[in-house]
Amino acid sequence: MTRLLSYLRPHPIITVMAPLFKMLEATFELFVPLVVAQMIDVGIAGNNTPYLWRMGALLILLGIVGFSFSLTAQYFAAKSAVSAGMAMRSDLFAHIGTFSYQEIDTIGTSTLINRMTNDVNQVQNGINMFLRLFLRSPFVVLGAMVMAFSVDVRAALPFAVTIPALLVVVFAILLISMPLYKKVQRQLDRVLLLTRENLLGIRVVRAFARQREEKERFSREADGLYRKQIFVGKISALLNPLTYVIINLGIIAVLWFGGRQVDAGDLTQGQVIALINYMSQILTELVKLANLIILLSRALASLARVDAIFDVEPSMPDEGASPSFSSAQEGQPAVSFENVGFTYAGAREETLQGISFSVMPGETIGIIGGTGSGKSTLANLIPRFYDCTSGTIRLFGQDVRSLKPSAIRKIVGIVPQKATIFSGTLRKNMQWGKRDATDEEIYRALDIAQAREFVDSKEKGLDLMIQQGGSNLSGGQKQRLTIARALAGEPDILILDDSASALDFATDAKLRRAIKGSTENMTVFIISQRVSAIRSADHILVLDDGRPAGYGTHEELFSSNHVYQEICASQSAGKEASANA
Ligand SMILES: Nc1ncnc2c1ncn2[C@@H]1O[C@H](COP(=O)(O)OP(=O)(O)OP(=O)(O)O)[C@@H](O)[C@H]1O
Repeated sequence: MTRLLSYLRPHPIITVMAPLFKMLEATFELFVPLVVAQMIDVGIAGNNTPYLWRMGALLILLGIVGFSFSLTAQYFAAKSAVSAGMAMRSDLFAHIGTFSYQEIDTIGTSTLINRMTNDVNQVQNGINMFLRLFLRSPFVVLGAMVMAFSVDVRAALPFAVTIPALLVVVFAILLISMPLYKKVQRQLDRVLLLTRENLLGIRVVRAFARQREEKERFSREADGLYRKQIFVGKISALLNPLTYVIINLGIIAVLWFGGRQVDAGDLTQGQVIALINYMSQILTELVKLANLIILLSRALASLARVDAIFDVEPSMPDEGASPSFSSAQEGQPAVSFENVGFTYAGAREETLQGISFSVMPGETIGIIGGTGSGKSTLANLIPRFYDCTSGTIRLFGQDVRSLKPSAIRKIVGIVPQKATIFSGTLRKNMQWGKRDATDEEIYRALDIAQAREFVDSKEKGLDLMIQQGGSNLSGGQKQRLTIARALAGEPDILILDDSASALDFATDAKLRRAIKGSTENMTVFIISQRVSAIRSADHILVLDDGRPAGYGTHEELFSSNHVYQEICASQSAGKEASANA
């Protein structure tokens, strides 16, 4: 709540103006029944047409003024809500940007997207309706009661019974429906999660011809949402008939007692009509109030969920020193692992254990191992996407934990296994590596990454528009662009995490030769399952189920390391198989 107030504080005037104008509108509304009463008692009873015209004009004036106050209030409420929503969304986005992989793994991308979109929208709607109604509705209910009693205390006595009865019904329905609305919200979350997963994986769904199963899974969740919504809708729908029965009984009572007072000459017909109008106003406002409370309960639940994300402290704040290279000149390795171990949050076993090696600046190291042996995990420890849970990792002799993550990422270029490209021009994508990279620098990077030819074949060259997720590029083209993007930043350490898997053998070999030939002092990590990709590296680390199973050159390992020999054997057998096919 304190956080929400901090988002409303920068716009105090518009935030206060909204309820203020709504109160003014309500005040004008409260006078309408009195004007109508006068029209009946003076205008109609006295057959005074000019008076009726005057009062009619006054009614229209009250309507116009009330309407303009209402519009002004809605403008201010919307402006305040949208400004607060925008600020909250931007802050949340920036806060999520500070999370390490660990927090993102734990919370989940879908949940984060839901918080940023659906939940912030709910909070925004809640603020909007709250500013419009939180003063107005109670004010009209109380005001209408006071006005009714000021018309005639005895005739207004049915109000004293009707209003509490109405309140009991409205709040009983609220009490029953609010937890159900929370269930609806949770079910909606599930439907959104499923939708997102399916849309992102639509090609896989089709490739495995899983459309029918996925459709059924979605129908089940959507049906659950439908049933819950219908159930809570039925309960909420009781609100209108029940409140109308009570209010109509109230009106009958007013007519009954009022009629007798009219006969006795204690009350005028206009006053009875005014009382009935006040009764209707109270009903309308109580129903609005009930809807406001439902909306607010949803908005508060969303606010709590957004708050929970804000409360997550980044486990790796962007603090510390920037890597310094002075020590590198004294013969320090570019990267060294000293008995490194790593366990994912919530995992029972270590994914990496006892990893030690060191690479000098300008050297190339190949990391090979079977699926799930921990190669990507090892790669992710170098730029501090995660911190190792035991041992020490040093960059140019400095413990990575003492270095600022953002500064490390300036000297470490990583090409992840999954090639991710963003919508926008090709040039803009390349400038992710270096903000002010010139076309010449970009072309040099594209040359090394073996992507120049395909970029030149595109009519627009660097101005080629890349569609969302790089959908207008092939897998191999995306991979080469992601390599070029990392190279454009001229990193001191380049990590290629299985990033040539979609390239044919010849292009892969050309790429490695180009990297070796054009990046003299760059320390290169080549992570691959293919022996051909790493065999010419200065060092090769063999991983087996997260443990080091061998370290040396290709020749050393090939002659004495049985895990490496097995990998080589399985791959040459594969080649033979394909050659025989
Ligand atoms: N974010 C994560 N949270 C928990 N466990 C994970 C996470 N990422 C990977 N793992 C687990 O860590 C182990 C090593 O995974 P990793 O991706 O490092 O292997 P890899 O050698 O790169 O595999 P591949 O060659 O298939 O890409 C696997 O058992 C995997 O299930």
